[in-house]
Amino acid sequence: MGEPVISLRGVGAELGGRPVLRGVDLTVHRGEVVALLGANGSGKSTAIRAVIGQVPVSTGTIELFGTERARFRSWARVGYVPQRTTAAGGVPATVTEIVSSGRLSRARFGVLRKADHAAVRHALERVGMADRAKDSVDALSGGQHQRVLIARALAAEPELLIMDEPMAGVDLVSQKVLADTLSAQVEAGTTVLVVLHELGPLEPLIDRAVVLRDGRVLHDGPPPRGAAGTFPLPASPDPGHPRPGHDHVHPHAPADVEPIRTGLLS
Ligand SMILES: Nc1ncnc2c1ncn2[C@@H]1O[C@H](COP(=O)(O)OP(=O)(O)OP(=O)(O)O)[C@@H](O)[C@H]1O
Repeated sequence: MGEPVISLRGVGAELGGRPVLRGVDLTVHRGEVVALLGANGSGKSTAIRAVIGQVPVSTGTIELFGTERARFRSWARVGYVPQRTTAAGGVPATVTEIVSSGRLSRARFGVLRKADHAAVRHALERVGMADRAKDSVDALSGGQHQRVLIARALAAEPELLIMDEPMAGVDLVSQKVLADTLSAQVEAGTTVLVVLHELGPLEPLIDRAVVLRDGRVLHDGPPPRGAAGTFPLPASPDPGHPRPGHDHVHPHAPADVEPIRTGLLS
């Protein structure tokens, strides 16, 4: 097994004065693909936002590539795909502009050069969006928008990809493109931590599943297999907290109902 790329030990976090993470231990080793599962509100997004420094930690430690997160500076090694949102205000931007913004962390003095433009083009090709390079992101479907967000993360050629529900609200064609893209990344050695509400088309890629419930790790081991996606766990005693891996309600808009606005530049 490779060295730890992400390491959380006893991590606690509070939001709005309420504990959301309650002592989370989670390690992702180099080359691993780990799915973070759990019911709505179990703390999945908060856990990965804590990893990338968007949520302060009240207890415990987080390390990235063996460095304490507060001292970690090599953000170009990390690609982050946030949970898609329709709420953020959009700034008109083209597909290329959005994907190029993901390359800035690699560009010397913030200036994109030939190799950077080539990396941006390559990332767009990988998600099948090269023909939309000049289009405004406001004109894209939900699934296409998600492909652009992933191209933006890939443009920096990260060693670690952290994704928050990349398949949510994404049409089947885009799901297939994303699964193939991710598969190629994993093949090339990229480490992946991905929040999912069901394994779906990514199932063959997942090495391990970590299931959260109420901000605690309920399961860390083999992913649930089979159509039902169930774990060998007792039924939830609390109907408000259904069993992990299913019974998960999602507020996301159905795929491709209307173009969504991007909040990437806001
Ligand atoms: N900014 C915030 N302020 C206060 N509470 C928050 C905030 N963000 C999240 N929470 C609360 O923290 C808990 C965990 O939220 P989180 O988004 O991490 O869950 P999740 O497992 O990712 O859920 P989902 O599957 O619905 O995306 C929820 O109860 C949520 O209401």
